[in-house]
Amino acid sequence: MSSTPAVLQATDVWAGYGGPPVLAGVDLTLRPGDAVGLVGRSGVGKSTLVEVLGGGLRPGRGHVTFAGIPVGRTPMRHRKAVRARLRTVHQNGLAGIDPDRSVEQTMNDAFGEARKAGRSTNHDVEAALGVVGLPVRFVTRRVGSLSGGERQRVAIARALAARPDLLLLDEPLTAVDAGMRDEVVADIRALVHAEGIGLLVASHDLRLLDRLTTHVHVLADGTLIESGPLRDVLRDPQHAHTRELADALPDAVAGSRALDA
Ligand SMILES: Nc1ncnc2c1ncn2[C@@H]1O[C@H](COP(=O)(O)OP(=O)(O)OP(=O)(O)O)[C@@H](O)[C@H]1O
Repeated sequence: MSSTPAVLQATDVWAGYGGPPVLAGVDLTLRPGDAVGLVGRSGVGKSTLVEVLGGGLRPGRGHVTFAGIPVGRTPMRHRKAVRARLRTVHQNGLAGIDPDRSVEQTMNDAFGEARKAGRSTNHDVEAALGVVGLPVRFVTRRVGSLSGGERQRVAIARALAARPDLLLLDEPLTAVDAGMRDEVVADIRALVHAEGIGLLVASHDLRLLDRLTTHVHVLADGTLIESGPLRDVLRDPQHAHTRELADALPDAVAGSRALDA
């Protein structure tokens, strides 16, 4: 077990929406530069966990701290600084982005916010868009006029602009076509490695997780039931829920061929 202090720590987190709890005692530790995946069946609570970790949903029980500061109960004066250091990109890519602002304005806003929060950024809109495979001609487009995949990529570029300590990605590239995805993933991966940005990626896309993360956690029945490098977890699943995920990708178990394709 590493002795590096945790950047994000979730302790006995319970959360839901008024009915039976979706999360029922999740413990999770992320250390600086970790690249971790979150997998599990549809509806198991991956997005809920991402929301709780990012401070968007308050747990009913337990707590989450980011750099020792309670997430979601951050005093107002620290909120901007935490927001710059801990970024979430939601599934639809639109949350928190004004559809009437242009891509350039959106990126400038992100750089401005990051600067105010004391982050050092290169304030290079073209380079920031390049990381997610968007050509510079997109700068004049209104965010609301973009396709789903383009919007997702702007949302990621905007989050990365702040050079956060930790980026939470919830199904980040679902709307991006498969041909483009590998290139975008490679560029994101190079940037997060170079800048030491930690990642937590919730996704059904095992190929994406294989490329972006070193470990995965499997979420089932409200808790993290097993963890390890993705290929090991798929090759030798310890729980029925994990076996189900592995069975959906039989080649991955037999030598990870599907992941290499
Ligand atoms: N705003 C909400 N109000 C009520 N129930 C919700 C809400 N959001 C999610 N849920 C329910 O909570 C459970 C977990 O949903 P969540 O979106 O976290 O799962 P998920 O693992 O991310 O699913 P998927 O893989 O399909 O995106 C589901 O049963 C869902 O219907």
